[in-house]
Amino acid sequence: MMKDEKLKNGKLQFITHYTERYSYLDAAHMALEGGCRWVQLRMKDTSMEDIEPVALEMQSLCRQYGATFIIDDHVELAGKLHADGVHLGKKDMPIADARRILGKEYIIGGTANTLEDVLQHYEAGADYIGCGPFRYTTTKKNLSPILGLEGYTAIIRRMQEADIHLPVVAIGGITIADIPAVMQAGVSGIALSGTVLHADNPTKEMRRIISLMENGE
Ligand SMILES: Cc1ncc(COP(=O)(O)OP(=O)(O)O)c(N)n1
Ligand SMILES: Cc1ncsc1CCOP(=O)(O)O
Ligand SMILES: [Mg+2]
Repeated sequence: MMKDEKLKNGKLQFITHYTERYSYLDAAHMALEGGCRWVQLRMKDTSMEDIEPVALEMQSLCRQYGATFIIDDHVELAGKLHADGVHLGKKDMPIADARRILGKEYIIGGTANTLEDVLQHYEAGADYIGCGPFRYTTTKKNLSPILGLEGYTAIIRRMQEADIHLPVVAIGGITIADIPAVMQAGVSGIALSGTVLHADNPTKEMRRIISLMENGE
């Protein structure tokens, strides 16, 4: 798959998170089985040696489903495994450095909480923005200020005024009930973790979410 095609999978992104119920691989498998075609392996507080075998298996799983596979934080590992890309936040390697290391074929996403973050990532060569948090969530520590619908509306409007075209994916505490309004605010996609992992049946929940995003029901 070429980079443009891989990016098209990004309208609904599943972000892994540690749970006692499911392994990282099982969780990714359920999301893929439910129809998601973008998985980000996010394993916090884990050494590279422990992330690598999980990443290898998850990459192979994603390939079987034709899904895009992104690694959170670890540029070196993404390059070593030839993952589809990497997601980087404020405390991670600067996007321009990652671009120099990985080259133009890799997808690089950057975290934004403000328009200034978006502009910085745009200039540094990011392919998409993970923008949040939408609301409070326990999935991430040290959250940036909550954006709510108004935050997205304002950022998207100011991006349009500045003629900046970059996919913006909303993240943070989003549930299925929020999706219509968040999409209505003008974002290009949604990233989810907890709402899928905490559902009684994550595969079915993912199917429900995809159906809502594709058919509005
Ligand atoms: C799609 C997406 N958006 C934002 C983030 C957060 O990245 P970061 O700010 O580096 O925080 P951690 O995820 O590393 O805790 C993300 N991972 N994905
Ligand atoms: C990684 C990340 N970055 C901002 S909020 C968040 C967590 C998203 O997970 P959830 O959908 O469970 O709130
Ligand atoms: Mg990070």
